Amino acid sequence: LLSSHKSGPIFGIFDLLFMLKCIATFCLLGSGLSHVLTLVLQELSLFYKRDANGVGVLYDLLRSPWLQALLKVSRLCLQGQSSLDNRIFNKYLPHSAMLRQQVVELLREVPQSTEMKELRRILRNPHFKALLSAHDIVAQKDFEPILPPLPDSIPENEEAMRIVCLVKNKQPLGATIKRHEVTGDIVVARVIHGGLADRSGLLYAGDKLVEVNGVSVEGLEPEQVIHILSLSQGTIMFKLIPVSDRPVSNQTTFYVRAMADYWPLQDPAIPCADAGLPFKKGEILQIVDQNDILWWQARQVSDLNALFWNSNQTLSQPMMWNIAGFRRSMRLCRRKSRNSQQPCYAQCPNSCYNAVAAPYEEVVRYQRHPTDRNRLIVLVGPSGVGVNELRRRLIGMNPHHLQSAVPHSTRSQKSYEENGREYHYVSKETFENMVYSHRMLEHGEYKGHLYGTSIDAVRTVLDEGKICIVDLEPQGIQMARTHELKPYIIFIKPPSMSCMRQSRKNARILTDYYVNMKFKDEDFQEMEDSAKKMEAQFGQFFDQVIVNDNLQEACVQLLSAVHQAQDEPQWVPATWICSDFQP
Ligand SMILES: Nc1ncnc2c1ncn2[C@@H]1O[C@H](COP(=O)(O)OP(=O)(O)OP(=O)(O)O)[C@@H](O)[C@H]1O
Repeated sequence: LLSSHKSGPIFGIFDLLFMLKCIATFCLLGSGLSHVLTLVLQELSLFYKRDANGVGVLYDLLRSPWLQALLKVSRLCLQGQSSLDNRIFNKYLPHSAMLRQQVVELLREVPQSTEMKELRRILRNPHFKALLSAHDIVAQKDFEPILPPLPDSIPENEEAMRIVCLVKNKQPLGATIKRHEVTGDIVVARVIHGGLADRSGLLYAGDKLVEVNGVSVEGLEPEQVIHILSLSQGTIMFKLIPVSDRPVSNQTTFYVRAMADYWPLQDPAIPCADAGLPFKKGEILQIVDQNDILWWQARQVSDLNALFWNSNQTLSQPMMWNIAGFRRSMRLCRRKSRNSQQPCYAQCPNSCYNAVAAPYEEVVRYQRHPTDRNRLIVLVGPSGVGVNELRRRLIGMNPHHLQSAVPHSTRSQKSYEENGREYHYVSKETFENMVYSHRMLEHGEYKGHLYGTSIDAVRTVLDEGKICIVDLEPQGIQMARTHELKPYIIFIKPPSMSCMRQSRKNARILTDYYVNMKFKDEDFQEMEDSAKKMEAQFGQFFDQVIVNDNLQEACVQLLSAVHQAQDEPQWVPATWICSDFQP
């Protein structure tokens, strides 16, 4: 390339790019890098003198210390591959702790630059020391403790009897035992996924225990065997007869969202409460083993301990929503256009009621593709908490991108109103048809007129590429939870009573009947009670909870939640994405 330009043509940007590409290729190939660099520099210096356009830039670039350093590193790596492996690694690999000590001592004697100090600090860090020491143990294969030799009297048929030695550290063994219902033998009941026994790969559910640490278990109760195990320190030796049909585990793990709280210690049916996994509704669990029909093994997604829980857990009837607990005047204000006289689940028992009763729901990690429609944002909260205020403020922040859905109404249009702006004005018959064909997210009657938010209205906003923000009664959540809308549900929670007294000092309750009415303690109390009920019954559906104390702060949190919903991965029901799983 350089030769072709010697006669004078000017370097252009494509030449520069090409040149860089060549260098990058050489870097990858790793052959004679410094040599190439020197040649290129020599050639360029000729052009530089002639002040050819673009050459100066390239010349400076190739002379830049960072590029030189990069090439050196590349060269070192290549050399290292061939020689370091054999010479340095073999000599020092298993003795890194000693090497560290030597380096620390050397550093003491040299002048203390900032880098030296930093290096000394790192090398003297206890965690770093521990890391190197652990490394050396592994490299020297210096594992402790040394297992005792196997007894001489091992039966010839190896499968008939197996001796298993496990080294018990501070963690539990990770297996449960039981008495076989028919034979009365002590057998391994379960091997907890990821536990010590499971990792050993030597114990299986169904293995019959013959001896533990040389003590015969014949005639012993499981509790007595457990006692022997609890007393053992270090190595435990099991003599056992392996189960003939080992369970073939070809399961793939999957994730569920818990739809109810579970406390193993309060479950009389759990076979081993200590191994039970407590969880709260809304938490994501990874199911790691379903071999047992009744008891699955799971772990919390942020937790490494795998334990089990009852897959067949039947919940008592979900608490029916006590609508009488609401303050009607406030509700009529917020919901005057769609106050629901009759809760949604009373009208669609199949979809809503059952979903609320299910003990878990399979979920997958989902991130909206930038070209997909935005996810619907649903705000839920007790009346008076500030759902409307927050929605208004949120939309006000970016009205071109955020929008509410226009509700439908059967009331007559007023002179100053415009069809499709305040409401979509429809006949009662049309409205009822929409309800029966499940096209309403929620609806209700007020002063003889029907009001409701339709799925079509939401779709219109989403189709325009905007984010649709609606506020719903919690009973409406189930209706919105569809593959199409993929709602992200935000619960607006009241702060403590004392905080509300402070933050709502100058706020006014907005109702149809009273204007300028101040909040009273009983209003705050109702709000708090309502919020608790909502969380208890619907908390599992909330993707995020925002406490509305300081309005400004709540608004900022809400905006960030809205963006998270659209741009960050979230757990969503697997059924929303199931079409993606199909080939
Ligand atoms: N964090 C807050 N600090 C002070 N005042 C607030 C706060 N949040 C809301 N408010 C005020 O409380 C009153 C009720 O709020 P808003 O109307 O939004 O409640 P809502 O949850 O929509 O309930 P409703 O449906 O009964 O109106 C309004 O006057 C609002 O300005």
